[in-house]
Amino acid sequence: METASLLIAPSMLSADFSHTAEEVQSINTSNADWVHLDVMDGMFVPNITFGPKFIHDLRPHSDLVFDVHLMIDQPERYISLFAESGCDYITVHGEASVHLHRTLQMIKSSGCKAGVSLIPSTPVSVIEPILDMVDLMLIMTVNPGFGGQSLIPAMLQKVERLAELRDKHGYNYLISVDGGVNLDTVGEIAKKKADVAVCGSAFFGAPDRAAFIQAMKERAQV
Ligand SMILES: O=C(CO)[C@H](O)[C@H](O)COP(=O)(O)O
Ligand SMILES: [Co+2]
Repeated sequence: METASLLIAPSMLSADFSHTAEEVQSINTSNADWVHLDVMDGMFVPNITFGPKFIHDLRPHSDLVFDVHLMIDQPERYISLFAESGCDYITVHGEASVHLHRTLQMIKSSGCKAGVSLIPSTPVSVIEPILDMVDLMLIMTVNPGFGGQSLIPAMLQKVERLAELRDKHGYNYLISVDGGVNLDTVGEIAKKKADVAVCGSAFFGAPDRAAFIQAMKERAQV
């Protein structure tokens, strides 16, 4: 499955947390496509952000897809809480959930779409046996935990591989790229047949966020 154009998902990680409603409103009005929400537990990654109440409280402020990226150990403990908070996609790390197949079943049973993310050192091959049940593959192009890092170019080979596997087997997942996405890297990401590009620091640091999204979409035309 392929989408017509690259979807852009600004990450609230780089927003000003003292004005979260206004920040998500700036995503709504920028012509961006999804809202990416990075949940960090201080264990799986060396940083702490927010939990399901934050997402629940933001939910009324946007009609966009809520793309929730759980960077937490044993995410199966919290699937129902996040599903109730208003997530559309719940993405867990393959490295954080021992019984990943069961965790994806839990996400789907909760009514959400099920995503899997891989850190840079994890190969695509570990997820191949269960790709048929994945709705979103989130490829980390930085080591997770912080915004504002540089994209690791070798990670785009994983995007290519996932696109090949999707074509070969008729899988239905979207492919998302997360980390170091900006005006300089978005063209290469689109060429590798990604469907979604997560963008934190470049979006929130742009002087004109709507103009930034327009420029990203133009550069993604390949
Ligand atoms: O998952 C993440 C970090 O772990 C973020 O989604 C990602 O880093 C976005 O930030 P930036 O676009 O600034 O790289
Ligand atoms: Co993320």
